[in-house]
Amino acid sequence: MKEIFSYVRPYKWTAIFALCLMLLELFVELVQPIIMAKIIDEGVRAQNHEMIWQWGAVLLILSCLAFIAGVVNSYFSSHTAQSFAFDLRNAMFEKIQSFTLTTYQKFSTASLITRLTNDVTQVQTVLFMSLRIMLRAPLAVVGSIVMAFVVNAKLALFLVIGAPIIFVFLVFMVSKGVSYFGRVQKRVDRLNRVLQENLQAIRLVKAYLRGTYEASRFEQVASHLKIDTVKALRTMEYIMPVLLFIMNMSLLAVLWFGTKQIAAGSMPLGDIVAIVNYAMRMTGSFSMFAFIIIFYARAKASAERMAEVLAVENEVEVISTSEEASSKMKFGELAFDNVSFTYPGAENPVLSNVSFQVKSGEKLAIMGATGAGKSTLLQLIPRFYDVTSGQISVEGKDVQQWDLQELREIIGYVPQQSLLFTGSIAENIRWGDAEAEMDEVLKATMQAQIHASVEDFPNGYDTRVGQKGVNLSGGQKQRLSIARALLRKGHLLMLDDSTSALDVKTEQALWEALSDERATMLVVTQKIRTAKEADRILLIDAGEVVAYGTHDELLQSSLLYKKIAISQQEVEE
Ligand SMILES: Nc1ncnc2c1ncn2[C@@H]1O[C@H](COP(=O)(O)OP(=O)(O)OP(=O)(O)O)[C@@H](O)[C@H]1O
Repeated sequence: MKEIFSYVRPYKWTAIFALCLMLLELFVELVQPIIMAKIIDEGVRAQNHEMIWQWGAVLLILSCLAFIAGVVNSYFSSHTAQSFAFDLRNAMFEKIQSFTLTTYQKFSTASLITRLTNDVTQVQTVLFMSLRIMLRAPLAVVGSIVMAFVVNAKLALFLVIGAPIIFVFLVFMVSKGVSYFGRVQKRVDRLNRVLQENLQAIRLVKAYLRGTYEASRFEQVASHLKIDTVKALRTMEYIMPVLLFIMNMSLLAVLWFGTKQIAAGSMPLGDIVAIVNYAMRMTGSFSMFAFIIIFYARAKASAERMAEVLAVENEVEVISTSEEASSKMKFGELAFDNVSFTYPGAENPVLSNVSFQVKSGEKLAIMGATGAGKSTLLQLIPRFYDVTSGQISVEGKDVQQWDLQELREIIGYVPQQSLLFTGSIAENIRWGDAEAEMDEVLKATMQAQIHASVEDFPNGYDTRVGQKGVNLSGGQKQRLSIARALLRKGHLLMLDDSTSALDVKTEQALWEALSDERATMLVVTQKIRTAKEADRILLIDAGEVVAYGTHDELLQSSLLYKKIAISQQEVEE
């Protein structure tokens, strides 16, 4: 909670100002009963009309002051709470951008979304309440007790007896609430996950007629959320009755003792009115406090979840040794030397002792059955993951010695799943190079064989891409992703099965257009037709290199390659 609240620091003056206004409100609230007692004893009972008018006017002015202070306090409290939430969200978002893929796997996407939305809101609400009413509640309790002593010490004693019991009880309830609400937030995570999965796969849900099943899955997680929330709130609901019971007992004692004293003529009526007034205020403040405690318990659980995100130390070290000039710097050259890799937490290696070299400007095709480790191999190059053993060198330098940003800048990567972002087509392509001129964009789209399709769209390059590119075909998305990577003008171009949705003619035209690319190319493919065009082919099976060479060499040396070639009717049996 402490480190999360450190985000309030930049707004400490507005927060302090809001607190001062709150104190002014509280002061007015506390002197009111004394003035009332005075009016009753010296004005009403003594039939002194002038006195009633005078003190009545004082009461009115004080009430107006308290009203204005309340309005201004609200303004500053909400400004502080909103700015705090804004900064906190940005800090978390920035942190998440620096996560390694391993860290992403530890948090689920849905959980990160909940932490950035719902969790921030919980803490923001409590901050607002703190500045507006939360601190006021305990101060009002203490203030009421002090003022009660000022008015009549004997009667005030009855009010004091209950206070410590209530305090201990409240502390106990908060600690209980934090653990309950921690569980509730986890349930919100799960609800978000189910919702997210469902919305992402809505076409599949419809095609497989899984709507009813999905609805029951959602109902299940929603009911878990309901049950746990109810449990948490029910526990908190014990607070009010216990509190009211203790306070009402005190009040009864005040009335019993007070009326006896008044009857005996040893106490003015105004005193008992004021003390009852303070007792009511204490009860009100305590119940307000109890109400806020529910929010506080929830916010504390949320704050802990946010602190987890902010505390992540990323595992990929960014070692920059730019002074150590790489002597054998060769444009786009790549070498794997005995590389093995096991996913964090997994038992078996996905890649074992992989070695190969690709010279500057060469094209390497990577083939292998699904799950063989092709995508993983590509992802090790920009250090999405670090090798378990062995070494990967880019342009003669170990990737772990590269400055991470510089390394990624020279790589154009087209992932297996084409992802586009909401925005125009041109904006999406400019992800490759934000500064690129329009003629460079056009060159990339022409090479990627997507220019003509874009021209056919109603707004050409300004056409908006829907969320995740829903208004584009699979092949169009793939080609836009390729154009994006080409615009990067990297030294290394990695295409992960990125032409699977293209027809034969378009694919051929694409490879032709790419044939004079200066960059070294790594092309993951299932098609012998594509692999044949490459300078060399790397065939992997269950994470191991089983063949490496040209198409003709592999036909001679690898039975597996030959079998694939025959199955694709690329060679005669
Ligand atoms: N993030 C991950 N965590 C743990 N294991 C993973 C992860 N990603 C992939 N794997 C495992 O690594 C193996 C290789 O996966 P990879 O995606 O590299 O294969 P691939 O050859 O590209 O397959 P495909 O052609 O189907 O895309 C698979 O067995 C897969 O289950």
